[in-house]
Amino acid sequence: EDAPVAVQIVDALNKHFGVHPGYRANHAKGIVVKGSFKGSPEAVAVSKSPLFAGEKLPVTVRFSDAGGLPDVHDASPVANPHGMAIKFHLPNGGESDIVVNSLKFFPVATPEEFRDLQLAAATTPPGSPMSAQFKTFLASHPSVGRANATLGIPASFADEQYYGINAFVFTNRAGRKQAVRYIIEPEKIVHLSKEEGAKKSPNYLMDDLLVRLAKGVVTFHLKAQLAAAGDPTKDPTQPWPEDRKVVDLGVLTIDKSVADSIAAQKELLFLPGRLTDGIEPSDDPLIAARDSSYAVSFGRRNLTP
Ligand code: HEM
Repeated sequence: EDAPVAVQIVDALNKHFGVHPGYRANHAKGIVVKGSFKGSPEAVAVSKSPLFAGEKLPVTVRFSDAGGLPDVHDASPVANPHGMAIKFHLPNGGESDIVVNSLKFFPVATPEEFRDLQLAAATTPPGSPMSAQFKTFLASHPSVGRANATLGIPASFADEQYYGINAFVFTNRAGRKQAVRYIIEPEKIVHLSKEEGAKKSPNYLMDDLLVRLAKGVVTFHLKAQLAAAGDPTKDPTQPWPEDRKVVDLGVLTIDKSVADSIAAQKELLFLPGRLTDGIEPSDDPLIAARDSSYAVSFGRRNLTP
C-alpha cells in the first residue's frame, strides 16, 4: 500500500464498518448541541491560551457513538467509546477544538496499529464468532483489552466522563511548559449494566440529551491532568498515575439543541490539532494522524450531494 497512512486508516474503517455515504468513517452517529465555556482563574497559571482568558466563549459540541455505523444501538459494545467533540468560537472569529472519548487510555500507540486493529476487526462481522486473525491481533496487543476494560455503558451523554488521551503541551505567560491530558468531568458518572443497556431504545442517548436540554442545562468541568517529570507523552496506551495534580480549567455549559442536527454534523469538522497560542501537540504520533485521517473522512463524507 503506497497510500498515505491517513487514507489507509479511513479505508480500514470503511472495510470494518462499510461505507455509509455522508457519514463519518468513525463516530458516524451523533448529535450536535450548543453552549458556552468560561475559563477559570487557575487555568491562566498553566496556559496563556485565549480559551482560558476568562471571557465566556460560545461552543458547538457533538456527542457521538464510536464506529462507522450510522444506525448503531447506543448501548451496543460497537458504540463504545462514546465521543465528545468541542469547538470553541474565539473572539477573533477563529476556532479551536478538543476531541475526547470515554476510554481512559487508548488501545494502540501508533497510527499503523490503529489501521491494523480496524483490519483485524473487519475479519469478524458483527454478531459472528471472533476470527482467528482478530484473536491473534488481540493476543499480541494486550493494551486493546486493557483499554476496553475501562469502558462503561453511559446512562446519558451527560453522565459520562471523557478523556483527551493524547498529551498536549501548555505554555503560560512566563514561558513555562507543562504536558497535560484533558479530562471532561460530568456532574456525576452513571453507567448501566449490559441488561439495562439492552432494554433501552436504540437512540436513547440522543433522545435523553434533548429531554435534558428541554428541562435545563448540562454542565461539565474541563480539567487538565498535569504530567510529572518522566511521564510518557508519546504513548497514549499508558495512563499517568492517578495521583497527578489535576487543574480545573473552567466550566462548559450546554444549553441548546440545534434544529437540524444531521445537517449541522455534516458541515462540522473537529480536529484535535486545531489549537491556539499556549497549547501545542506533544510528541504523541496519534495527533497528526488523527488530523489527517479526520480530514480524509470529512472529504469523503462531503462528496455526496
Ligand atoms: C490513530 C488514532 C485515531 C484515528 C485514526 C481516529 C480516526 C477517526 C476518524 C477518521 C474520525 C471521523 C472524522 C470525521 O469524519 O470528521 C474520527 C472521529 C472521532 N474520533 Fe477518532 N481516531 C483516533 C483516535 C481518537 C482518540 C484518541 C479519540 C479521543 C480521545 C478520538 C475521538 C474521536 C471522536 C470524539 C470523533 C468524532 C468527532 C466528531 O464528532 O466530529 N479518536 N476518528
